[in-house]
Amino acid sequence: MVLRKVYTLVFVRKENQILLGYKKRGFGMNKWNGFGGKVEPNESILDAAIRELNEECGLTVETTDLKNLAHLEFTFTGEPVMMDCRVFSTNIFNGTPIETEEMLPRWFQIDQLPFDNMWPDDRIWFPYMFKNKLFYGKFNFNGVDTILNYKIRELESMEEYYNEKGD
Ligand SMILES: Nc1[nH]c(=O)nc2c1ncn2[C@H]1C[C@H](O)[C@@H](COP(=O)(O)OP(=O)(O)OP(=O)(O)O)O1
Repeated sequence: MVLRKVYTLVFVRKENQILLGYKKRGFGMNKWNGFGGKVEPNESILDAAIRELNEECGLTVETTDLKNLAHLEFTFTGEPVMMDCRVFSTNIFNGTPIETEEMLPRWFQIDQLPFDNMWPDDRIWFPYMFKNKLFYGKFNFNGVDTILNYKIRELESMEEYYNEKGD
């Protein structure tokens, strides 16, 4: 039996830039990524997305401004847990990104991303995000640096996808 844990991942966009945070501790340490984390019991996924963004870089966003653009599943050899990751983006936000205990935020030009210091799957699915596609991706890892296999497919609608999935 695989245990599923739900995570959020939020990307803030500004013109041709994207905000990433350098993870200073914990899972994904020393990698640049969007902002997010575990959905707490009794918390909605959208509430978790805005809470994690605020905790990790100080920005405030409204749930209605978050666009759900992808559903990603990550599994790791020998680990009975599947990370079920809901990806969102927005270009409407309040505040200025600040460094926190967990993340060091920085704006990047979208054609100058630090892929060598990011999760290896990001190279594969970021292009879908930048083309404004909706998509599903599944990545099987060995450790945190090697993708054993993956699949990715475009979706017509996230709502339809979750309805069919029964979520
Ligand atoms: N392969 C991968 N590619 C990617 O782009 N993002 C990934 C990823 N695997 C995990 N993530 C994201 C999902 C989530 O936003 C974050 C992991 O969340 P964390 O472990 O930081 O959760 P929490 O902040 O709840 O943790 P703690 O409070 O430290 O327990 O990394």
